Amino acid sequence: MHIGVPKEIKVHEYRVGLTPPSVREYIARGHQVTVQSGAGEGILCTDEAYIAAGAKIAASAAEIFASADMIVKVKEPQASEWPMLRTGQLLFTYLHLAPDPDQAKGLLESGCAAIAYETVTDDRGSLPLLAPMSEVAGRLSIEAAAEAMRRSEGGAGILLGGVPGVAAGRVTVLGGGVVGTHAARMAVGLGAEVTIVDRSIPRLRQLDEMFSGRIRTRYSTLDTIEHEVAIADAVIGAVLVAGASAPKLVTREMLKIMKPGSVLVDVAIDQGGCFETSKPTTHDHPTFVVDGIIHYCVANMPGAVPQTSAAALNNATLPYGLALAEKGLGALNTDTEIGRGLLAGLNIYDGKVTSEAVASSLNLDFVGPLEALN
Ligand SMILES: NC(=O)C1=CN([C@@H]2O[C@H](COP(=O)(O)OP(=O)(O)OC[C@H]3O[C@@H](n4cnc5c(N)ncnc54)[C@H](O)[C@@H]3O)[C@@H](O)[C@H]2O)C=CC1
Ligand SMILES: CC(=O)C(=O)O
Ligand SMILES: [Mg+2]
Repeated sequence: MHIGVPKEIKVHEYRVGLTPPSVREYIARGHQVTVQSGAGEGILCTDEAYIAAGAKIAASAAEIFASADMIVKVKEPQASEWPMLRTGQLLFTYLHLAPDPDQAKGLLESGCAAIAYETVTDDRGSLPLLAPMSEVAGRLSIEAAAEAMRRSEGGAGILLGGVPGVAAGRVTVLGGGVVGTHAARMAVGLGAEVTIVDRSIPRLRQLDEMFSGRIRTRYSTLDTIEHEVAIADAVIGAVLVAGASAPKLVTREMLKIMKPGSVLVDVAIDQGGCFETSKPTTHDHPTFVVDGIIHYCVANMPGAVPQTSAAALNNATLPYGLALAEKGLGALNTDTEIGRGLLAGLNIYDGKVTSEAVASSLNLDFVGPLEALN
């Protein structure tokens, strides 16, 4: 198969769909890979490094979209990329369609087969292609909170770890999945007081054991959220209902009971955000203030640390990408774990929405992936 890797064009997105070691794996299996010139700049990889791995270099994104059977990216296509996608072409990338009707329309009109990293599942029901970026974003979320909490940044002027004799900062993490766990690890490491709120009791049990009493766990109710948000210096929004828009757990009304200058980091912003007052921001202007509360809502947080993120993402996507390169849409089947995962990942096929969660969030008709493919 011919695989195309365009340069990412989202603001401050420095990751790349395939790193040179991944290109080498595709080439070793007899595939052809074309990479846009400069696509690896963000991870400090030259065109020569891609050529050494066996890739061809194309001058423009247009050449790549026109010739490749499968486009491997990181972020959702930007508006200028939708018209370059074509019927039958495979698109393998993050999409986050539930809160993004324009993106859904662009992809539906293109006729392409779009597989969203964030809805690919494994047989345990986890999200193996979202997990590595959730690990990165969870860890970054505490760095972002700590920075925003500085007085010089408009924050309340609290050091997360405190010092002997002075109370540490309080961090409330809403959602104790991958993002939440990695945020908690960083916050605990800095010496903060940490509470994790989740609606899954089995998950709260696991977290309680994992952190050996170093964090508090709370079951997610309106009462809990109100209480924990009111006493927090930083709140990390890390909930997910796979594929669907994030539930709005913190309302604008609740901002009134929060401490002035406290910080909300909405990692779930890519699924629409879990704070009512969130709106997506970029690494250029990551924060804004509503009612005295600082909001950080960057939708591609891992893009800021591309060397770590692109390597971690490629480790996870490689076996799925190779299966697609080998078998095309035949890789989507019920016979293997990868096949089942890719079926769950198919969001759009030939002008149809094939993810139930996406269809219901966008109020569009749903066609099951197997039915659509047959
Ligand atoms: N902004 C960014 O750059 C990035 C954003 N993300 C996003 O972060 C979010 C979280 O991702 P993961 O941690 O991987 O998901 P996950 O599925 O591992 O964890 C989500 C957790 O939220 C919990 N949850 C769901 N509804 C809840 C509720 N009402 N109250 C309390 N807990 C609730 C679930 O029980 C689960 O434990 C996703 O939207 C993901 O797309 C991930 C990576 C980068
Ligand atoms: C998960 C995602 O959207 C990102 O890493 O940018
Ligand atoms: Mg995102």
